[in-house]
Amino acid sequence: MKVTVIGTGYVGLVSGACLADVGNDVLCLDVDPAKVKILEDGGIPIHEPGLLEIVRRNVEAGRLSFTTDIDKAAKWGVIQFIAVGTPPDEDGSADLKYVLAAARNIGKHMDGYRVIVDKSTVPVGTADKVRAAVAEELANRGSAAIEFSVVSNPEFLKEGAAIEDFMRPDRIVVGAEDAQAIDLMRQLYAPFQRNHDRLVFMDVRSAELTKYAANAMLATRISFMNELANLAETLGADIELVRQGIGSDPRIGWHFLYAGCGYGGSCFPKDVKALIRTGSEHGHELKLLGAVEAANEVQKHVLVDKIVRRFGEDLTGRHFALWGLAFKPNTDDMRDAPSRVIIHELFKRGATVAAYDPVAMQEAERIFGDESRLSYAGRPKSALDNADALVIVTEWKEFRSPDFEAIKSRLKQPVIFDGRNMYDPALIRGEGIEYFGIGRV
Ligand SMILES: NC(=O)c1ccc[n+]([C@@H]2O[C@H](COP(=O)([O-])OP(=O)(O)OC[C@H]3O[C@@H](n4cnc5c(N)ncnc54)[C@H](O)[C@@H]3O)[C@@H](O)[C@H]2O)c1
Ligand SMILES: O=c1ccn([C@@H]2O[C@H](COP(=O)(O)OP(=O)(O)O[C@H]3O[C@H](CO)[C@@H](O)[C@H](O)[C@H]3O)[C@@H](O)[C@H]2O)c(=O)[nH]1
Repeated sequence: MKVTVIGTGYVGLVSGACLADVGNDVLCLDVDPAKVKILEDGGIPIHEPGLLEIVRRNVEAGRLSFTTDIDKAAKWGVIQFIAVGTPPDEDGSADLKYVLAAARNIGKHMDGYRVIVDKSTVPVGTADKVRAAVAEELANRGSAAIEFSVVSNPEFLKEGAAIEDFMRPDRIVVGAEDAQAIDLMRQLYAPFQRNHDRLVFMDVRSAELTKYAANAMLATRISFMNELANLAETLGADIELVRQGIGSDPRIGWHFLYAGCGYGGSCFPKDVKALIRTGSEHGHELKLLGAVEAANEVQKHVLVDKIVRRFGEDLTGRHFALWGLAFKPNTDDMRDAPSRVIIHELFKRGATVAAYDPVAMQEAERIFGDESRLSYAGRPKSALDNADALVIVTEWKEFRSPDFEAIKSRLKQPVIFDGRNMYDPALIRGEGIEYFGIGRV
């Protein structure tokens, strides 16, 4: 099948590459010529494990190509995926300007029947807006007779595991209301469900809401565990043991129960906000989600609160080693990353920071510019030199079993603030290191 994917970010590029990998002819469009240049030159503009190999393989096979040519893209695929960003607007709602611009471009240039698929995370009612925008563009050029369908197909992939998630999805949600679109979507996704049917068809509005429901539920679990962790600490209990004690109940399950220094990324924070906003626009105050968001704001400050309790409010002249800048392991993405809040809070109190991250340091340089209070270390160990303490923000695998001798000898005094509960407190204290985790005594 010929497929166009609009937007070559985390979702668009992964979707385009995986759809090409199962035999489709995919053209990816982006408005950012720099991104398209990187892709045309054989690279990828993001860090996502396994993606480069799939992109290269499919470019070589002639099934995947990239363009900035809107006309070519609209004329290419019978299926047109919209996978552009939907960042939060000032009031917390999802900003639809990129989605609607992409829709209008399709309407301006399409030359036959198209299934226009909203893959971006968009509020309920967006498909209607996309439909209206395309219809208006077609009418403007006297082509109102050209038919099209609008489908909602939200994406559930996680950064860092995006290829696995796309290739072996738990479910593929499709909101579609006409037979032709349903048939094409079923054909497109057939290669991804050879084991069993993973397609869940529903009406468009339910599909749009399903995406927000999933992210809001997962964010709720995390905030619940974070609040409980803070209580456990006061009570002298250990949240890690509590997690093990509840996760074995199949009604609760093991996933997304890790307490830490707050959830970040380009999805949970913005999607929780957007759902709250949708609720209030329709007269429904989503009280629970308001609390989820508030708890997360508190949690992003928990590590600095611990640092202040240990070293005092004035951190002038203090220097901290920080391991992990990305919002989670296996990505270079720092959108809404807890590390950004922590670094700013340390700066505010007069401290300096030496950071290490396996892949996100370039992104940090882009964000923090020539900030002199932030330096970067080539290795985890070299970040430690002359630091008052080590602060761990992202649970990269390479931090799991560190050289405790080096930590003791390179830090001014052996203190670790661990925002991801990576170590056994008893073991690490046995090494003679002062240790502060989340929700543990
Ligand atoms: N990142 C994730 O893990 C993830 C997972 C599921 C869903 N989502 C949702 O998917 C959407 C995309 O997220 P992302 O992280 O891939 O975003 P991103 O910012 O990485 O990529 C978006 C891309 O779209 C391009 N773009 C913007 N307007 C365009 C236009 N009119 N035509 C062509 N290209 C255009 C941008 O240049 C950019 O390259 C969002 O709605 C997000 O909430 C993201
Ligand atoms: O037990 C946990 C699990 C996660 N996190 C944090 O939660 C955030 C989000 O993590 P994760 O969900 O793994 O990453 P994303 O790539 O943001 O993926 C989420 O957001 C995507 C975009 O909507 C969805 O497609 C995915 O299904 C959904 O998991 C990160 O800061 C994690 O550190 C915790 O604090 N504790």
